[in-house]
Amino acid sequence: VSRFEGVTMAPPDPILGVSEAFRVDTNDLKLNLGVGAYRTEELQPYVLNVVKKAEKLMLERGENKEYLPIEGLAAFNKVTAELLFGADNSVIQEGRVATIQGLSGTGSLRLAAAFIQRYFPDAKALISSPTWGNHKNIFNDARVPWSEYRYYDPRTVGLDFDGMVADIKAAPDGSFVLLHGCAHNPTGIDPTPEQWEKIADVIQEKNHIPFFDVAYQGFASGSLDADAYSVRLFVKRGFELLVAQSYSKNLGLYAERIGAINVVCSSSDAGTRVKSQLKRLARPMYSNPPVHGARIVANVVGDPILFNEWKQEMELMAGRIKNVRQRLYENLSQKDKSGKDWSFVLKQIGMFSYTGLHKAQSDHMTDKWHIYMTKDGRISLAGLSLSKCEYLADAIIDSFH
Ligand SMILES: Cc1ncc(COP(=O)(O)O)c(CN[C@](O)(C(=O)O)[C@@H](O)C(=O)O)c1O
Repeated sequence: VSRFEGVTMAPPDPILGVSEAFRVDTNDLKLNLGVGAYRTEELQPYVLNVVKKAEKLMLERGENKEYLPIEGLAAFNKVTAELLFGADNSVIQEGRVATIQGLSGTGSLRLAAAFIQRYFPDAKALISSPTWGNHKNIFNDARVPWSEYRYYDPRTVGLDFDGMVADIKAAPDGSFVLLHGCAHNPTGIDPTPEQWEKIADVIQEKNHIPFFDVAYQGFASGSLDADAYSVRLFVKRGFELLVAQSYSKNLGLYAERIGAINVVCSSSDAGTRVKSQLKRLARPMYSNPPVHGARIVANVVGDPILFNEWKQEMELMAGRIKNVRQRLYENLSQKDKSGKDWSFVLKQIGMFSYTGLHKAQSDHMTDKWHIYMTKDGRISLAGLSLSKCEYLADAIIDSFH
């Protein structure tokens, strides 16, 4: 008898499954506003110029393919922590950050979750409602129990700040609070600096541990430093914390799977021990990470000319998305006669717009207009061009009838 006969069919992934459905659609009006992947105005994937230049340098150098150490490429680990915290930050100077190169943001989150499960088996993770869909999968598979804190307020299409603070306060002491460093996915709504201070207060009061997910540094506002504000605020306040990083969006290295997990500890000695245990978890998981993406990041950040060009390209990408936001807002507010306030489209930041559309509406957008988006009403503006904004606005308005 077949041993695998009993294996049932898994449902498509709520986000990546949308791209699969888009691919098989033959209608040339189709628009993929699902996965958070940047496209140019011509709706083509974009390989940054600095990436091409770095790869040319690497090819000329003729580097080998030897295994990396379990913790990854040392040059990458150095620059990734400096980018995140600032090279002059005391946690860097005092050697209090344990950095491990991860398999992009997802792999870094998963390694951190495995560490939490092993060393804090009674702790819970607190995740925002809504949050990036894969956060729940990662904690479930790492066997870390989680609960949600209120985040999105459909009435104001803004942050339910009081609900967020109340839920973080109500959670058991010592919980791991998963926070989006910038460009909250899927809402695009970030706390203000004052609100971050109060969030830090309640986390400190409860002895919770901040766990930042930073998948869009430099990509949300165009500035690496501005997008690291929340992380650097918490570091300045003296927290021990975890930060997962990704270079999928800001350097366009999606398929290279390059990211990192950083653990800020109270002493460099603790950092050394934490790093050793993260390595021990990584070895049986994937043994050691891929070298190519790590070398690209190290080469781009390590060369002042390439680094500056990268910053310009990030501003360009963030700028294009801001232009698309503005155009979509204009089309919606001009065309929609219902008097609905669409200004939330302008207030949200990052690559997503959380439209508040219901599942039936997003299904309608797909069935009638061949527009692909996630069922929670999120649209990736990175997949939208200025010339397609009117079409999208027509489809959104039509979905209310
Ligand atoms: C908040 C957040 N954290 C981590 C990741 C992981 O990204 P990676 O593993 O490539 O570093 C994403 C990407 N999320 C998506 O952009 C998205 O929400 O569409 C998409 O890449 C995905 O994997 O779902 C994210 O939005």
